[in-house]
Amino acid sequence: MSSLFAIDRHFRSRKKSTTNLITKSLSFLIRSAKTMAAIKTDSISFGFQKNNIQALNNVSINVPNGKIYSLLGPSGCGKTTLLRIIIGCLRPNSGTVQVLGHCQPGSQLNHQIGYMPQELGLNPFLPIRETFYYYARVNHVKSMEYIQKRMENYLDILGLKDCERRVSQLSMGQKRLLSLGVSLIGKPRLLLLDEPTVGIDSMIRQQIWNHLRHLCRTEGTSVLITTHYIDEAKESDIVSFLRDGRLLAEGSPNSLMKKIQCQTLEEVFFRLCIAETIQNDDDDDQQKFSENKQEQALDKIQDDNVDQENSIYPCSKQLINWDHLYALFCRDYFFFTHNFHFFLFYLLLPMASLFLVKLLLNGGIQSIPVAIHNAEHHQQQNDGYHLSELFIEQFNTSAVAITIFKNESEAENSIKLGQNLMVISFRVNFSRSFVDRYIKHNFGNNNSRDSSSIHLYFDHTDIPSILIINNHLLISLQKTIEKYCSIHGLNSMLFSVPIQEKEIIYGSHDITKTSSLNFIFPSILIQTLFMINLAKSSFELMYLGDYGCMNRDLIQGVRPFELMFEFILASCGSLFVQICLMMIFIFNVLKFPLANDFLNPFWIITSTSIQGMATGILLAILISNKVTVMFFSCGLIITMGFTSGAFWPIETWSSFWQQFAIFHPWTMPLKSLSSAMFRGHYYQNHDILNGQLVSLIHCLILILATIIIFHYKNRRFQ
Ligand SMILES: Nc1ncnc2c1ncn2[C@@H]1O[C@H](COP(=O)(O)OP(=O)(O)OP(=O)(O)O)[C@@H](O)[C@H]1O
Repeated sequence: MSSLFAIDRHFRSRKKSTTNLITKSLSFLIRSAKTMAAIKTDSISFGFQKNNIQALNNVSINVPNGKIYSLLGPSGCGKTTLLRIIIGCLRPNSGTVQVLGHCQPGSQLNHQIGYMPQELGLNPFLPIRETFYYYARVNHVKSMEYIQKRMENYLDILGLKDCERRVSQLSMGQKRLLSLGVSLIGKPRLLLLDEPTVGIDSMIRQQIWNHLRHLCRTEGTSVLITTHYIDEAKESDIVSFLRDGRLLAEGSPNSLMKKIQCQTLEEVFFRLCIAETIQNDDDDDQQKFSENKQEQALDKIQDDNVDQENSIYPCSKQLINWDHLYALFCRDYFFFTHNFHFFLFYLLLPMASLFLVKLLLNGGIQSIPVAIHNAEHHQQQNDGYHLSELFIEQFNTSAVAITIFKNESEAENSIKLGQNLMVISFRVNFSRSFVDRYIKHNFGNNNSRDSSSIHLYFDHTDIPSILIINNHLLISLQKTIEKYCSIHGLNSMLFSVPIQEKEIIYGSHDITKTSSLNFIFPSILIQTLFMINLAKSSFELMYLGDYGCMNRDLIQGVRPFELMFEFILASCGSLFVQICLMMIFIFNVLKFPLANDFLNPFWIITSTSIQGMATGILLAILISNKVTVMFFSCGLIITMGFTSGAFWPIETWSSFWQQFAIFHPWTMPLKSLSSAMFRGHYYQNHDILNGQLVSLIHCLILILATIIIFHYKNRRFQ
């Protein structure tokens, strides 16, 4: 097959040779068809600002109704750019476009257009059948019978046999065929096909052309095809040649060959390239375009009548089109039913992480490493009881892992080696000195004061563990003295500290028990769900964007608002199922503490999960690079965790920073959730109410921001 790219390259390697005949004939060639125009562009210019490339330069084409129009040109000449302008994805810098009689291409019109983009734009996880159903519905085709018949017809023509196969399991050529098939399913008035036949074998290619001709004849469909293969363009009614963003010629294949006096279209293009170079060199373009302008002015008179006629096609103005919404929901449903394992993973992930947390924390605080040196261990004691041993007996619970050292300096060294967090040391004669000092009130000298005390060495770098051991140490000491008093018939009140623990209003008495770790459950719950929903929504949106599905939806007439509205609703649906299952699992199976009903925790968990979902959407909309989104999400979640009081209670912060905590999306909800779980508070308690309000406000702000930003970024599709 001849390639224009090859001709163009070949030509560029040659120097110009003057041919006046060709230069003159150009003026004849650029003319519009004298029939109704399906597409009419007038002197369109477009440049990409990013790389300063002028993709199109004064391009005027005229695609008549019910005809096949081939736009030919080598790679990078601007074919796709022109198509994207026609479909409304790009706005030209200058010039005008009329599509089916409308001056502004966009979603109000695009359901009458079948568009096959170069990058396919198909959801790889959907099977062939569901892909057809989805695009039929987007194009307002509702009759299942019709869809089924048309789909079978196309599958036949396109040679796609098994319609249960997923898009991702098709070869590149088959994917292109499917993409072509779905662009035809909605019975479009206008077909825009961007290189539909690349990678497709010649027999099927011929069938495709036959079918396109059949559509033009029987349904009056207008077709605009871009290609760089010349031989297939002979089958079209009109061809035009584009080179470096300039239109070289436009006309029927035969008329072009006749005018340029060539046998083939390849030769026409070759000669046109030569002529264009000469024109450029002679700075003669002005004349060519002025001749064009005269012809276009003539066409304009005819097309003004066409505009009126075509404007009878209604433009849906309602905010939400139910067909689109239904199609989008169906697509999500198809995706869900065919990829249930993804959904299962999403449902089970928070349960699995919370199960792991429960497993790790189940026994409460355990095995904090403590060194003990007891110098009176081998000493003879008159009454047989060493106070130090009584203490060790009380102190030795599962909360600590005790190592006995014979030497105090060795025990101290074990802290420096990172083996222990605390050393408890008893000197020789500890029990005797203690009794002398506290029972006989014989205060003695410095030595006896030293030996009657318990000596402690600390590693204060692990504050939570040290606080727990300290507390445990005091309680054990109290118990030791009580035991000693009961053995010796003494009144234990003699030694008690004048502090009375009246009542533990919330929580448990012993802070080494399981319940003491419950305070971290709310933060783990909120962080896990926020993170999972952020990841799900951002990756879902990014993959839709990556495969071009979102662009194709928008081009096909789905409005940005509809797309985002459905996405948020569908995500909320799956989030709701996830939270319900998770709550049943953690409160009924894992027995997480819950002081009253499900409702309060449910609202707080749901609103923070929605925050995660909306944040994910925002990141995916604002940042185009997947890796950047991933890094940004990780950074955001970690920073939010640090600054929310999830790791360390905000009561320990300076009062200056505490003032800002109210604005943090997690801080108040965290307090609210722990109040609901551990204190059994209801809405009348201000901590619950504040948390709910803060969370709700953040949710609303984020959702509104996602809808507005997405709408703004895609406003060209309105
Ligand atoms: N998003 C973009 N940003 C910057 N430049 C672009 C962009 N898209 C296309 N271009 C440039 O605009 C010019 C025209 O590109 P276009 O995709 O329209 O060519 P094409 O004729 O469709 O090529 P092909 O046949 O290979 O698809 C090229 O030089 C291309 O590099």
